[in-house]
Amino acid sequence: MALSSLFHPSLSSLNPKPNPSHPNAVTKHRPAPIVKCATSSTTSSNSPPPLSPKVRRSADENIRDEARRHRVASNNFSAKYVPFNAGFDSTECYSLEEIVYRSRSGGLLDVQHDINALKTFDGAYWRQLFDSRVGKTTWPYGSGVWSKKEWVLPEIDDDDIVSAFEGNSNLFWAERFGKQFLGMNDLWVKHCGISHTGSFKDLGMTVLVSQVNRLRKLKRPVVGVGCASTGDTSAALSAYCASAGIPSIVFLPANKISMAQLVQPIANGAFVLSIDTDFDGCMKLIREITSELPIYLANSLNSLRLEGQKTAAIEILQQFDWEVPDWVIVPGGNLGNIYAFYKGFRMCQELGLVDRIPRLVCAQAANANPLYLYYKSGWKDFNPVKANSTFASAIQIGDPVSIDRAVFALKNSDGIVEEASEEELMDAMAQADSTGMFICPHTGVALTALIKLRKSGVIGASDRTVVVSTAHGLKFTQSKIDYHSKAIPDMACRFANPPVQVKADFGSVMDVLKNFLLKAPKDK
Ligand SMILES: N[C@@H](CCOP(=O)(O)O)C(=O)O
Repeated sequence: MALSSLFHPSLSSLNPKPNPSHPNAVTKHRPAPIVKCATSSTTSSNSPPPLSPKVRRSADENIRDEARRHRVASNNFSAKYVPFNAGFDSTECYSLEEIVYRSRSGGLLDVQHDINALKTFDGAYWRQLFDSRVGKTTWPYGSGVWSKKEWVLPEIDDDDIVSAFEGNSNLFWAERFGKQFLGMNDLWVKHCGISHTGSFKDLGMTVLVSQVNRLRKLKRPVVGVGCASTGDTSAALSAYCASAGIPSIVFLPANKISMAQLVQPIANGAFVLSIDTDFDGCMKLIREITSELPIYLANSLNSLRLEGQKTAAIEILQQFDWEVPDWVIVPGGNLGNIYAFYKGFRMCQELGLVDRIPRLVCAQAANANPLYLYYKSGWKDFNPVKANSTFASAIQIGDPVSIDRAVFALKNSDGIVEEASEEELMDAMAQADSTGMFICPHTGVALTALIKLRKSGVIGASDRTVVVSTAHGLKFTQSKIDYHSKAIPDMACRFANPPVQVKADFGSVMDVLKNFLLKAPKDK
């Protein structure tokens, strides 16, 4: 059957690009005794599906059933683990159905897609396919991650997917912040925190937990899923596991995450360990534990996560009608996300959806800045640091797991690393909030990087710039309260806006209001 006949009529006009030399080629894994890199043995539903049902489904059918009914034959898209930076044809490779986090030499792994199979279709085809799925309730494409399923986890059965229709997050035009503080008119904030559990971690966790769901159905020895966390990863893990009925175990550094973040896994029924150490200590422990017990590791050391996270980059391009921004600024802690953005952009370039990629900036808190120090040394000397306490608590990490991935992403995108002091990040957060946002301190770190790069002229006034906001500001209300109460030692809190205490009588209220109105900015 011609591939084009498998597609929805609206897409069949876009003919697949013939690629005779690599007709959906899958390289076979050779060396024993590791594992076979075989593609999934299932009858997966990875062909682009019918986009939306024409008739309302019957009352006894849910959206999973409906997707099953519309299932069509499979394409040969596939992906596998290879050592980081080794390429799809690497002789060391592992099926995604294996439980493996590290290469034979102990290095990082990467999920590599069969790009030649994906190249069977041209950029216009992929753009139209992805655009056609936005904002629907069709299972699983209502998710901003699974709407790009062929590029994420092509072989998983739709039935195994655990999704909260994450992604499709707001790309906010930061008009007033851009104009008032930076003289910019093309500044955007990608609000990844406007998501199911309030952070970008949902994007990766839907992929990881879906794969675990599949492994458990295949009777693989996975009794639960565990992570170390500074708050957002644990929230996402526990929510997705709860939704699939899978036990989750989270290792949290005691007293180092916000209340809102702590209550998330508790409410979702995770087994929560509050450990008297920092994130790096928790990470070390979870790595040791997951090598002893049948607990699947959910940290981004596990490269599956990044497959979901990379879709935020694709989404940005999509939201700009496939025009490429000049700069994308990402806060960095464990450093998986900067690579995920790079990977998403690079795939779009490689598969012909766009012709270039943006320059990437990774922004770190000065109190937890190992990447920044490495960058400043001219990439000569990487040393983990002891991460000090920072309001940007989710990136309080001194020994980032994905350091090699981050360096690769930055070197290949003409990238830059910047840092933000506590005062700078808190001021930037308050300034952004005063223009109608409600951002997290990590986004304050990214905005500080932008402010510095604008001041030095590296980022131009008319450069289209996207700042990635990683979590919802409502998770970090205590830091905002401290700032606006001017209760932070050694910080001027220049943009604090504390409430005015006033007596409950008309005259007193009138007095403070008159005073306020005299000082209020007049209409332009
Ligand atoms: N900031 C993270 C720290 C864990 O990093 P990950 O890359 O493994 O998710 C968190 O929110 O826990």
